[in-house]
Amino acid sequence: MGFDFVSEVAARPPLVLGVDPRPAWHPGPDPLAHLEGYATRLMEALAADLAAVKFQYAFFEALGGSGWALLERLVATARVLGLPVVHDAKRGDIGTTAAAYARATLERWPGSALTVNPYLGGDALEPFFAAAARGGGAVFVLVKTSNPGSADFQDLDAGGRPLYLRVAERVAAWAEAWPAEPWSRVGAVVGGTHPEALEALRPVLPASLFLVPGLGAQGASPLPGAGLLWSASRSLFYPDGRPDLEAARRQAAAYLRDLAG
Ligand SMILES: O=C(O)c1cc(=O)[nH]c(=O)n1[C@@H]1O[C@H](COP(=O)(O)O)[C@@H](O)[C@H]1O
Repeated sequence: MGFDFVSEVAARPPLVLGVDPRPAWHPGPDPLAHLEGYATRLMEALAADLAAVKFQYAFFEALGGSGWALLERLVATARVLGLPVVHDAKRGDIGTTAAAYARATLERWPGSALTVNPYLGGDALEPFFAAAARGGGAVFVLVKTSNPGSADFQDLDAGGRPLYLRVAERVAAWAEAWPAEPWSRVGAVVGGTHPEALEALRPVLPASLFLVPGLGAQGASPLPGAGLLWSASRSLFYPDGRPDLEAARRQAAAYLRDLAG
């Protein structure tokens, strides 16, 4: 097999660059062109410092056709730079539609990863796992999200344990069913804003990579740990609220110092 997401990210520093573009924050007569140049130079500058680049689909979709085209070009640029890609699209639907979502992401870009929503259950996720296994990719299942409202459903009592721990138990079974080296193809999304959940979930999910968003703008602090991929979007892509290559470089170095323990 060619490029393998799991073995590649495991061998890289534990920091994920989140690309959630805001064209209004870019100067000049053509903000999208500025954004593309900035994102390209930033990925080049940070290539050796990153586990992966995570593209948040909604920010591109909101820009219409030019946003989709930009997403395609930036994913291709990341891959030319050798950077693993996470499609942050949080997909989930009945199996036939899930298979189409998988074709649009994991199959179009072998060796990449996708975030998925487990609310529809196991049969709705199988097409993603199968596509990831065929293409050397990975799937990150939402387990405990970073936002305050994650408590509304994810913390509900489900037979003496919060629902998110029940979800994690199913994720552990899927992780065992879809092995890879040195981690499973099935990972979990756990918000860095919930350090207690991170700690509680590691023994439940011993084989899974954790994608850990919330660093910086949402107030999470970096904590070192095996298999934790800490992700920052605004605070790394737009340090100080604007595109700034040098400030982003400094911020990445600071995060990596903290993550080294
Ligand atoms: O799956 C995600 O990436 C994700 C899960 C989660 O629980 N919380 C969360 O913030 N995210 C994403 O992580 C990014 C966080 O952005 P910043 O707060 O700007 O770093 C956004 O792209 C969110 O969509």
